[in-house]
Amino acid sequence: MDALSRPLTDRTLFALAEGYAWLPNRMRESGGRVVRTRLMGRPTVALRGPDAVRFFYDERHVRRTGALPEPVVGTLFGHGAVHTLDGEAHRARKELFLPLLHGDRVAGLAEEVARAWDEAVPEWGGRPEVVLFDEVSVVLTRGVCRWAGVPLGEGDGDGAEALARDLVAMIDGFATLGPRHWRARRARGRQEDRLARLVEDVRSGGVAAPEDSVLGRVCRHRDASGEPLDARTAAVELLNVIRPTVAVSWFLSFTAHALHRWPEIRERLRTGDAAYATAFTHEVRRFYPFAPFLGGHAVTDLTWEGERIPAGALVLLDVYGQNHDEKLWGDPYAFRPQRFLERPAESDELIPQGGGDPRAGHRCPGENLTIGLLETLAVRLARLTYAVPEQDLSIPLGRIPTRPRSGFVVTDIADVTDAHAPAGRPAAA
Ligand code: HEM
Repeated sequence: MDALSRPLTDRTLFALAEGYAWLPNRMRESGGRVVRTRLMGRPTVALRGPDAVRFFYDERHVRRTGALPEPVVGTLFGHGAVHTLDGEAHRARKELFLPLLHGDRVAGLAEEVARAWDEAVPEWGGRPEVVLFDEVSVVLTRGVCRWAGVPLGEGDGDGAEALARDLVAMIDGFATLGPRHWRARRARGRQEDRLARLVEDVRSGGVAAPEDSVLGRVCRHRDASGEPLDARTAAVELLNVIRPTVAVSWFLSFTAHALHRWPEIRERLRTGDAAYATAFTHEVRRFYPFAPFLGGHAVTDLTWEGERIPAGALVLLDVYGQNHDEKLWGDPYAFRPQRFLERPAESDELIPQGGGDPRAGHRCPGENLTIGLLETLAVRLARLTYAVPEQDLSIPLGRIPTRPRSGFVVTDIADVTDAHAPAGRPAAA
């Protein structure tokens, strides 16, 4: 009897409790690159390493339809989202997102977000304290909505704060069944209703959407069937651009954490050295925890490095573990942007946003946008002066998604440098 046939105890609750450390710990115990366990009532095999990435992203091996738990779909991605599709249906839907990979789109979003940041900073300076995570989520919401052609909606002021709260809630509540989860479902329901009405208004001619805006593209997109998306699914996919852009707030709170712990990095970053900003961005995405693992179902009986994986088993890719694998990174728990100046980020090694080719598989189509946004905002943050008062900056690994507990509180903010200096040109000190 092999390990998968034995009645292994279901580990779902352990996985939720141990969070990011769960798979890496099991991987260490198993002494290899495979973990066998049981999750959500299914035999489960977890893999890691660049070869495992190629194995996992081969649609002949692993498929996504029906594999994502409803509590994740109902909060984070939305029902009918691109994440849940396979084969032709996935390829046709992914077409909607692929233009986001291109440089001019990335530059356009980075410009809008930089503008929103530059508008916000003087106002932060007048406040006794600022919770960076919260403020950056509002900046990103304003920037991405302007860029995507999506109105901000109801709420105090321009509506950005209320929308940012909903978008953050959708991300914050996907891996728990407690109050955060129900907040996430309510937030999603509210925003899907609003955006589905917007899609209908655009289609009926009541609201104008620029031809090439994200809103315009989503409204016109046709699926593999040749039919336009129903308004609800269109709303889901609009949120699948706006929501993950706002998720960059997590990385920016990690950026603030890194600049605080290793102040010498701030000095280098604020010079605007473009290559260093990219290396720093890769290291933030590698080092700090965000996506713990990815999963799908085995399409058929499979073998991985001699290990049997029965058809229907859950196959997990250990994202956090791979980004901290000693064999790949040498000193994985050292925060060292320099490593990405010494060698390029290989696409199946560095996988905070999935692996493989975004055009062919499920890899995140927003990776270039994320990198562009982080480069822009990390340099701007490094050019601010502020004080970091006493607060809880611990990053609990048992909480998914995690971040510095305090949200990173800063006081006495001043923009003393030339924040508008382009990357590559040293800022005036
Ligand atoms: C904090 C930044 C981000 C992180 C950590 C992140 C992470 C991820 C991960 C782990 C996946 C799953 C890959 C897989 O299933 O194999 C994914 C998919 C996806 N991401 Fe991102 N992402 C981020 C930003 C973005 C942005 C800025 C966008 C778009 C504007 C975006 C749009 C998507 C979409 C549409 C998918 C589904 C792709 C598919 O199933 O084919 N993401 N992302």
